[in-house]
Amino acid sequence: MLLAQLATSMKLLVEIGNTSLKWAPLDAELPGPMVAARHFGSLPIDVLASWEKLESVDGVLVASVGPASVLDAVSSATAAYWQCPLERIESKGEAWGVQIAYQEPARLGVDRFLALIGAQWLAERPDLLAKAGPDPMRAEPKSATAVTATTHPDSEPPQTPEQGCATLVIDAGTAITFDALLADGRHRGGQILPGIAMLRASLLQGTRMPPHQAQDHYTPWGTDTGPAISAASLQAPAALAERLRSALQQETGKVPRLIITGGDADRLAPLLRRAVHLQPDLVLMGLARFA
Ligand SMILES: Nc1ncnc2c1ncn2[C@@H]1O[C@H](COP(=O)(O)OP(=O)(O)OP(=O)(O)O)[C@@H](O)[C@H]1O
Ligand SMILES: CC(C)(CO)[C@@H](O)C(=O)NCCC(=O)O
Ligand SMILES: [K+]
Repeated sequence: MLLAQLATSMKLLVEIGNTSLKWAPLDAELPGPMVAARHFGSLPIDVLASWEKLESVDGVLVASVGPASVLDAVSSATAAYWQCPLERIESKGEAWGVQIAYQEPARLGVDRFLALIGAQWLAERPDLLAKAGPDPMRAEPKSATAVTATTHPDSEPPQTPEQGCATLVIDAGTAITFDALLADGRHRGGQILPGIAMLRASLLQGTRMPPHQAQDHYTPWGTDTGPAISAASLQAPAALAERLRSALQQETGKVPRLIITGGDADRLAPLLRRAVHLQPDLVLMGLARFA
């Protein structure tokens, strides 16, 4: 009886952002299939419905930069369904070979902290990179955990990141964060930009622009309001990514690896001029290390 319970019990990994909740069961050492859902400030009904069916959860690990109301709801569901401990992970100065650059590491968003830990894990364990997708240059850009080649018209010839290179970690969510991780695990620092939706919304809020349609527009020259805004909201973060990648290459003398995650990762990836590794569950990978 006890053995059967042990064999089927599992841990859940949960990330709460400003827009979405993402979760996965822990599968051995890695996150299993990830589910992402918009939370609108509470626990999404689909998530509740799937959790209700899970019987033997023996621990829940949560990382949150989102509303307290969502964390409270996760906590209530944990108590109601499984009566097991909920552990909240927070940023700290050093963990799993990563040293955080912030003077006050607790001020770094825990999603950035965990993405760095996930990226360091991928750097140390190329076999995990291999598991995430087949050939980096052939995988489909939209697939769940694939590695994608760039489709940018001015693509530079693919340059495989060298052994011992640095990594630029991008999380394209409600906000877009860029973090540099040196080969020895030192976090160099990073930047925070409004996300694609927020870039568009801020223009509507701050101006008297006429109503317009903003569909993703990948060419440089917009010939109406919608395309002009849409193009800028995609190309601004892509341009910053290129700029930071160049800076990191200049500093380290090696071609860095680029890893991208977050709800908008596959909208940005096609705009990047060099190959980028798409890892939708990067933050949950970092969280899995604490399980
Ligand atoms: N179905 C969707 N619902 C909501 N946002 C979506 C959806 N598909 C793509 N997006 C985009 O994903 C972005 C949110 O990304 P994500 O879900 O990763 O955010 P988050 O992790 O909650 O954010 P953060 O961690 O920055 O607070 C939005 O800016 C939006 O442009
Ligand atoms: C920037 C976001 C919103 C991205 O999710 C999050 O990481 C956060 O709230 N960070 C705190 C500020 C910081 O990282 O410096
Ligand atoms: K995030």
